Amino acid sequence: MAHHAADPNQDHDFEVIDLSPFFTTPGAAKEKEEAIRRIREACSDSGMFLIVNHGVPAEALDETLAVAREFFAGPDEEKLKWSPRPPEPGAAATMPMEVMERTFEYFVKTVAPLIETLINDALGLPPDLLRQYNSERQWDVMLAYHYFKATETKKVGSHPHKDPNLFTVLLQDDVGGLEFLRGDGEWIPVSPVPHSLIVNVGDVVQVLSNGEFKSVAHRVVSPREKDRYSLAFGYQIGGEKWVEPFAELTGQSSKAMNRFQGFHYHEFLQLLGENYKLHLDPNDAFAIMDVVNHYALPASPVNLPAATAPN
Ligand SMILES: O=C(O)CCC(=O)C(=O)O
Ligand SMILES: [Fe+2]
Repeated sequence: MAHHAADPNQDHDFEVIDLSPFFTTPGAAKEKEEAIRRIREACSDSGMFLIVNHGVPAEALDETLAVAREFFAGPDEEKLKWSPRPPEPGAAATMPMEVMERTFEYFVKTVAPLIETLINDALGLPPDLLRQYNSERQWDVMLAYHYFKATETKKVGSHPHKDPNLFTVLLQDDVGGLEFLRGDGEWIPVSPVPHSLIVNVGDVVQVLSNGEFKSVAHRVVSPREKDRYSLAFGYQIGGEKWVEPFAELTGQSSKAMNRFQGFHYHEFLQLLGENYKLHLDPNDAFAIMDVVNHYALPASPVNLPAATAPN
């Protein structure tokens, strides 16, 4: 098979995981085990990895980006209808087109449940624990982005941030520009890998795993040559959900090993929102925010200013 011809990791500073073994029935036990081992390594180091042969057909990904380009080239009134904010570099819009709905279906029904299972297994949790924990999901988010090309004097992109959810699945086009913070503190550009998807581990997984898996810091630095288009699918948990390290990972009886105190997910999102408002230009939705550290227990540093709204 073509995708087994070369080590997909050879030319990259990040893991590219071939998920085809998980779509073949049955067997491929060795390949599956190896993929899970590499996911564990990537999640423990930076919280980021790429996937290929992930179940979303290449044509669907191409079509999605084509529709996004077309949408953003259209009239502002049309964009405003779907935009939570006025069109601007990096502004988000959702698109109700059929293509987007089909892509969303692939993410919700195929990709995300598989990633959820793989993260579960990479953490060594009992089979299906994460899926059961996350059985009350109410909504997921899919955003399409258009980043104008940077100019000599104006940088374009998004500030470093971490995603608050379980994980995000990203589709970036062949322009590139995404960067992630590797475990050694280096910003690593994610060079485009055709028809791959990028998995960013979010804050919820970091807390559930008691810090074993990292919520990855990432940013977008748009190149000068071309506009960039991307699609982000955020896999959520229910707002009422209580988030704290899984007892299966910290010892059943005591919370002494917990590196994070528990919180309700909606509370966490609210804190995130308040901190955006407090520390940021309201037009700028991204900033260096490490809200999850607010919940870190004293053994780890707490470096987030308290989110008390000014009068
Ligand atoms: O455009 C991208 O590739 C990144 C978007 C992102 O980080 C996000 O939506 O959280
Ligand atoms: Fe993000």
